[in-house]
Amino acid sequence: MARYAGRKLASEQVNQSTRRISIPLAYLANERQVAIQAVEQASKLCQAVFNRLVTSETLTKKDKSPVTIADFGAQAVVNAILAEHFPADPIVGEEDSKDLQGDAGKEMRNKVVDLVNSVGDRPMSEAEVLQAIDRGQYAGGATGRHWTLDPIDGTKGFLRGEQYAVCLALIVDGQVRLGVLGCPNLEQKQGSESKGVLMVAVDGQGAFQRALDGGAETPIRASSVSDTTQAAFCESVESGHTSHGDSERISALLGITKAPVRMDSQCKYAAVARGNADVYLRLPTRADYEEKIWDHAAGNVIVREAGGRVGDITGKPLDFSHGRTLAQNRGVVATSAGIFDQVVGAVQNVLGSKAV
Ligand SMILES: Nc1ncnc2c1ncn2[C@@H]1O[C@H](COP(=O)(O)O)[C@@H](OP(=O)(O)O)[C@H]1O
Ligand SMILES: [Mg+2]
Ligand SMILES: [Mg+2]
Ligand SMILES: [Mg+2]
Repeated sequence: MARYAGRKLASEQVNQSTRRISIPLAYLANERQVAIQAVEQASKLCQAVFNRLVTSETLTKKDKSPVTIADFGAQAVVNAILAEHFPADPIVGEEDSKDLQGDAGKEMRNKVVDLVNSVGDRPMSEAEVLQAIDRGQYAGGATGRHWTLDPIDGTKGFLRGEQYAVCLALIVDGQVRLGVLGCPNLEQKQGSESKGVLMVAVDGQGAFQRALDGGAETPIRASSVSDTTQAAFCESVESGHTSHGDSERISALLGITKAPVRMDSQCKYAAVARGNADVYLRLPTRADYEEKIWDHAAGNVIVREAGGRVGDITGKPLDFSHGRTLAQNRGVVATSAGIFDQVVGAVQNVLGSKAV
């Protein structure tokens, strides 16, 4: 039986004249492979930066330059790989090369170019690096296909040596169809010593994880909890990114007794997707903040394909068709499927008119 990533292919065609079986490529098979390769390389680059440049000195000086260099370098690496394989595809990336231009940007620019060339397979000139970064300027939208990239999500976590993720997704006609997360500091299994996880999902094909440095993919599932008093929830470490006070009131209403697990980045979607957490709450701290598509696209398809549900604080699905931000949504609620409506109900109850 023809199988792809553990699932039966929709059609296995038998050519009657030759009796040869030709197996059609699964939907987005090539994109899946290239996206994984790009995320692996960018994750390696980030780890190299952390090992070389994040020192107790940079940390005490609150010097953010290591993460800035890694942000630019990872975006250059991913965009160059996408450009090579899918030259017609536009990219919505978080970073742009503005701060690397001119005399003011020279020092940083040199560091980024050196870094990219120290990890990549193919040497890149300064101009190529800048050009690759700026392929990420696409405005996004509802038609056609485009990628969205967060070269390092959870920059604060990266600097603390905690969770961060390289996040890449493909959006087709406003729908997220493919997502890959590279999570260098995530435990391969909850409680295990080995770290570094890659998660991937394609629409309709399930969600999978494997070690970031290779090996076989295994399917992942969100939890089947139906009683919210048994649920565990996760949220951002940063109180500027989510309201910890509101989540405390919501979890009290749901009878949740376990303390929240706070972690940076889309590793929270990864935790829900493999059943380590049952709920991810991202509750607005400001009326005017629009969530960025690159902060949610990959996690969105991975949780959905793992059998979970994702919406905003009103339960409405996240709408990736409005450009670079989720302009039509506020906040995020991601849960295992059985408790989604109950959790959204509690969010509405606590946020009241703020949740409209
Ligand atoms: N006021 C705000 N509300 C929600 N998210 C915010 C925010 N200000 C910044 N962010 C986003 O929060 C992301 C990190 O999320 P988390 O807290 O879950 O780790 C940041 O991504 P980067 O780290 O890629 O810049 C940034 O885009
Ligand atoms: Mg981000
Ligand atoms: Mg980022
Ligand atoms: Mg940022």
